[in-house]
Amino acid sequence: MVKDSVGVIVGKTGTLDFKFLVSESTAVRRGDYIKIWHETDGWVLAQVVSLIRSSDTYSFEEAKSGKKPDRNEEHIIGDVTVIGSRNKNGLLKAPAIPFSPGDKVYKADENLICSVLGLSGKDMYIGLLDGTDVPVNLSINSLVQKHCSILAKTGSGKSYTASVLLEELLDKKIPLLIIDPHSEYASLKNEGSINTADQKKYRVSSKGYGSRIKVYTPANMAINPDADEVFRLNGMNLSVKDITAIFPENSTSTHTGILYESIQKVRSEMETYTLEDIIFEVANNESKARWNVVNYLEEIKESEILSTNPTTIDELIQKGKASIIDFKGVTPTMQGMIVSQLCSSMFEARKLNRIPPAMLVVEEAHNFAPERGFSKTPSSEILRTIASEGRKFGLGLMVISQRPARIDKNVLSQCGTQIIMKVTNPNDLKSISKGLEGVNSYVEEELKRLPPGVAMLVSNDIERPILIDVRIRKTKHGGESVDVVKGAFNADKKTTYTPPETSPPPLEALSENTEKVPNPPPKRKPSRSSGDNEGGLFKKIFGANR
Ligand SMILES: Nc1ncnc2c1ncn2[C@@H]1O[C@H](COP(=O)(O)OP(=O)(O)OP(=O)(O)O)[C@@H](O)[C@H]1O
Repeated sequence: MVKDSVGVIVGKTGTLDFKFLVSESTAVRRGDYIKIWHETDGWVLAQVVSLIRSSDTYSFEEAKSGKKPDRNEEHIIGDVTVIGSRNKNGLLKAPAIPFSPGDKVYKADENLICSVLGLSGKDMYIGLLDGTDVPVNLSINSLVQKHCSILAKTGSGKSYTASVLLEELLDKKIPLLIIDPHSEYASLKNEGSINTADQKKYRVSSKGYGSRIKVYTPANMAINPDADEVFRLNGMNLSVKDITAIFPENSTSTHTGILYESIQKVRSEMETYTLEDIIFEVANNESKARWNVVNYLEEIKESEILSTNPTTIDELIQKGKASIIDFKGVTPTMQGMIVSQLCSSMFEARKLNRIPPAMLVVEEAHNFAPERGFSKTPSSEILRTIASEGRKFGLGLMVISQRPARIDKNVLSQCGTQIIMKVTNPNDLKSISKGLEGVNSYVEEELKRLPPGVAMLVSNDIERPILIDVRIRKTKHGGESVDVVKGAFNADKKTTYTPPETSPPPLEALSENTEKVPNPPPKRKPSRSSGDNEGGLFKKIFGANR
């Protein structure tokens, strides 16, 4: 066998696959990229999909008698799938004539791998082609405009990989809005500690993004002391539509009618009014169902989410900055409502070019854009709209989920880049392979076995799914699992236990037949100075300025 070659083609060959006799046991591994010189196409890239080792001379009798096989009699056969070569127009093509038995097989070089697979992006370095030193870069334009998903079972490295992407987007000054249900992304502020071996392998140095990251809490600073600021929606001059958008499942036609009458009355008396003014007027309404409405409005008031000093979308979306909406202590109902309001405002503001092109990152996306039939949430529709229309307006979407089968297919199918880590649930595997071109049963098998830190990248820009060894983070990783034993031990050591403040319980649907008599109606407040009653939900909820 010729030096430097890793084997020789044997047996029947095709244009899309062949077998080769491996020169020595450690010459190639499953998944390695190889090249073969083809008589008409020049160097052709191929990949080893499986390896079989056997011995023709070692018999069952010899095995039973305990005799050791002669290693020199063994041979390893590699099964290869042909990827192809680029023609002079840059198009990928597979050979039209089969390879010849006896042709030599070589390890593929970086240039051939990059040009054939289409790894020519330069913007975002996300890791190494698995088993090689070849860096894998994605194009920011493609990622932001054509959206991206990160899917994996829990604990497989979703938030780690998402943070790698977010670091790259922050380096390129793309504004980020991160929906963070589990307080995992504040760690982007802090510099990580990378050991020398990893620094050398991945060619990255540690870094923290400090003041470029701002964490907002829709609860309050007592519940979430690590947040930088509270997040509030605009509570001034609300219309019926604004209020029913806050908790749509609680509004019946009778409730809407009472609200409509009351708001009309408040408006005729005051130029600027708050939720308290509406509550006062509803309490004076003659309908029996008024107490249900008062109760519902009181619950909105107690949640503290509405304010006369709201957080504006212009403040959240700024060049080079990431705003994290940390949902610690916020009920699922309230989370869905906030995501819905935020996404609508972001989309509207992008349409009007009021904010720069940006990326919306939604962790636990199956909760905010659930597949029909699983659950209902107010954010579903706007996320579907952003997925299908966001690219026209430079609004990118990154969806992250551990339950691909439970995400709205209309959202998932719009993601041009999919990063998938270990998935074992059969329904999730099925939904991934159904939704992606180029994902077959071989790929499904591969996904079940992916080691931590290795992801499959499927992208419009890359010819076929590839495995990447995700690079080390520049920042410190958050979201580590809680050490249960250590946690219990530490809890034992505490002499007193102060329960954390909890957020209000989810609103139960108000029945029109059940009379709930809440606190007495509030005292009427004096009229306030003149304000802007126009401008629709977007302007009202977020206001033009703080
Ligand atoms: N590319 C990587 N390099 C090094 N360590 C990694 C990598 N990816 C993940 N890990 C490690 O694996 C563990 C789980 O990762 P991560 O927290 O991202 O999982 P997850 O899928 O987001 O989990 P969950 O669903 O519970 O939030 C972490 O401790 C992290 O340090």
